[in-house]
Amino acid sequence: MEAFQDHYDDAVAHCYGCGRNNEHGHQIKTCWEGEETVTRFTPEPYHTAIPGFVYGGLIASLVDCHSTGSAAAAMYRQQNRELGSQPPMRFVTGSLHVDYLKPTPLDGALELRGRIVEIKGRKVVVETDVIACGEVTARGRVVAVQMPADFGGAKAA
Ligand SMILES: CCCCCCCCCCCCCC(=O)SCCNC(=O)CCNC(=O)[C@H](O)C(C)(C)COP(=O)(O)OP(=O)(O)OC[C@H]1O[C@@H](n2cnc3c(N)ncnc32)[C@H](O)[C@@H]1OP(=O)(O)O
Repeated sequence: MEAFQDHYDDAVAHCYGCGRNNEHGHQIKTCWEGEETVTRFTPEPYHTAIPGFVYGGLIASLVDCHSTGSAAAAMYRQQNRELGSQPPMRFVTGSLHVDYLKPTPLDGALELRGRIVEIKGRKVVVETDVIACGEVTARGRVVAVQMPADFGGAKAA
């Protein structure tokens, strides 16, 4: 199944978390499953915090890019538009909050399941559960904002 990130233009496909053109990055892939957005990612042994447990910064990074991708997909869906149709809608992180509820075992794939809790103007709020070995170990809340054309002083491609 095609992921949201497969539709990112080459010009914005270098993100460390989600860019398919970043050979050093996580290259996450996110899809709809009904009303939820789902990313599955298997941490490597070097993604260790304390032996046996996943580094929290990795979890935050996964929540971040899972959520910005989910925000874009939600806005396309709300406007009844095909993913990747023009003009593109791209989202950046305005705010990233993660609650680490319990240690996340470094033992196979993590599943991130996101819910769109608000779409207002250029803003989409996404809440995400991080599930490891069948248990929710972290919960994220991201405010994603549609990227302005002059983002960072540069023209958005
Ligand atoms: C499917 C295909 C998709 C393609 C996607 C490709 C993407 C690839 C990229 C992947 C990237 C991967 C991820 C990365 O790593 S993205 C990199 C990390 N993020 C950044 O560098 C973003 C830097 N910040 C900015 O550029 C601006 O501050 C932004 C653009 C975020 C907002 O400044 P702007 O002047 O434009 O916005 P506004 O003031 O009109 O506010 C608009 C609404 O947003 C709300 N708000 C704003 N900030 C916050 C906040 N901190 N907390 C809570 N809410 C906040 C605000 O209250 C308002 O809502 P409301 O009050 O009306 O309700």
